[in-house]
Amino acid sequence: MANAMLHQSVGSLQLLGNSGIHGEVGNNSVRLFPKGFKVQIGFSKGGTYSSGERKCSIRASASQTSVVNPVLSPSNNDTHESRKKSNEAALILIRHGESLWNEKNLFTGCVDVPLTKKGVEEAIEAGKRISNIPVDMIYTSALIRAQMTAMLAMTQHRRKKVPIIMHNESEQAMAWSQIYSEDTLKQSIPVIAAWQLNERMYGELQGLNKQETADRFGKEKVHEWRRSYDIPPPNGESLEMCAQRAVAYFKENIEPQLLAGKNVMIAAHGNSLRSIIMYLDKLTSQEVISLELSTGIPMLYIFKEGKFIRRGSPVAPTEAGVYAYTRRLAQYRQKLDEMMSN
Ligand SMILES: O=C(O)[C@@H](CO)OP(=O)(O)O
Repeated sequence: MANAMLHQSVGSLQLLGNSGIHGEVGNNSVRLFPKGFKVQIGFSKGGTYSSGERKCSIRASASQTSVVNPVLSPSNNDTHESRKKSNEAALILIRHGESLWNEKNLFTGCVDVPLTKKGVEEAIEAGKRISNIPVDMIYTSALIRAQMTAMLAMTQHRRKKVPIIMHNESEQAMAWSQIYSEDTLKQSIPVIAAWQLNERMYGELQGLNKQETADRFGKEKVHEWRRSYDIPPPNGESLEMCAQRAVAYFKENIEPQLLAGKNVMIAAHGNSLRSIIMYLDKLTSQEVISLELSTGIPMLYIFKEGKFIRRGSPVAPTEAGVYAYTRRLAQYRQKLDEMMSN
């Protein structure tokens, strides 16, 4: 098969290449934080706050300080320890639904454009496909099209937990978004918005029509800007540059959650996700050229024993389709069925 072109399609993910597809409580308040955050909550005059990517703390008076890791388990019966032992977690990747600039065929990059009506429908459809798959944490880019997609998709989830956007940008934002009920907390999913998952910055192409740009600079040149690994568009990011932030964020922040047994959904963009898939599937810079992602189609991976196993795109909530449930996913689904019938 050395030079033979193998064309495989797994849901929305298509790869054309010669090696195929590889395959937080104080003062009775509760904060929602992913594991990995060190959270000390409580209030005392002059309390200090420091925020980093993964560590946030509010120093409280000694009597009020407590440290909690309230992030949510996929099922109430399933303890954190047992999940750690089972060493398996689901990872769902979704490229946002169609945006108003996708519709107009404009280079978008980091311009913050909302979804079209079709994009809204795609996101809802994506949500149906993953409605039986556990989601404990959601990561999105800082851009509205990815956030809309994640939120709309979650309206379809059978578990009916509420996705809640974390506001850790300031002490006040954190304090004003506290949750004061542990029960409510258990029915919530933290949503973390990270600029590192944004679309690649398209430089001087942002806002230009893709067809007109190809007519002007030549199809090959524009294809090179759009799909090559290391050639950046004028004053923009190459996929390699985009990977340097997106994959680094994934490794630093998301992988530890998966390792701890948390099921994660990432709603992001064509190129930030291409760079992450390149890492997950160990694609070469040559292979990633042919990797195309459709809007609004979820892709499922299982993280097990330190490896990412691609299961394809769930075709429907009730059909195994191109992927098969793992035993753990089947059990989760069975629990949902039981909950619904009660
Ligand atoms: O315009 C963009 O930001 C992206 C995704 O729509 O374009 P491309 O298809 O070149 O990756």
